[in-house]
Amino acid sequence: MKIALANDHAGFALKEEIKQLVEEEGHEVVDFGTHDEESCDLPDFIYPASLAVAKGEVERGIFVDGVGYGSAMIANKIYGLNAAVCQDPFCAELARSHSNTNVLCIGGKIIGSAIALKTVDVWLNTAFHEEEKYKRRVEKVNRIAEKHLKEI
Ligand SMILES: O=P(O)(O)OC[C@H]1O[C@@H](O)[C@H](O)[C@@H]1O
Repeated sequence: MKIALANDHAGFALKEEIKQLVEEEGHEVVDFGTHDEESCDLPDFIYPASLAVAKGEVERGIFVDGVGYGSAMIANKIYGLNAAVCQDPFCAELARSHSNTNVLCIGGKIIGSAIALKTVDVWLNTAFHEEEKYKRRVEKVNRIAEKHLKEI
């Protein structure tokens, strides 16, 4: 897959580790930055990466900030994106198998890199369970987004 990575200063160190894992698993990374730990504003990096997911330029996104929710706030404002904050592999498994998320958000200050990398690995390698109830629920979420769609 082609995967967008994006982060702020607080997520930079973990993003670098995630980038290595994602590439080792054979995926192509598009890194939207930021590229160091100098203080910056999260939306300046997460929004362009989110647009790349929305436009289909990449298949999925993995966004890293200090705690994760900031990235999810941005991504979930954009039509076509369903982002989950996952800080453990169990959550990552359900975020794919039940919710078919196309964006994973992680907090670099919250979990250690071993759990973070396992979380990413599970999220990348878990398929959506095409069960009627899960499809119905995801479709209901997408219909809410459609109802409030102004532009892509
Ligand atoms: O390093 P500062 O700017 O204080 O805090 C930034 C982080 O704190 C939270 O808002 C976000 O997770 C963001 O990544």
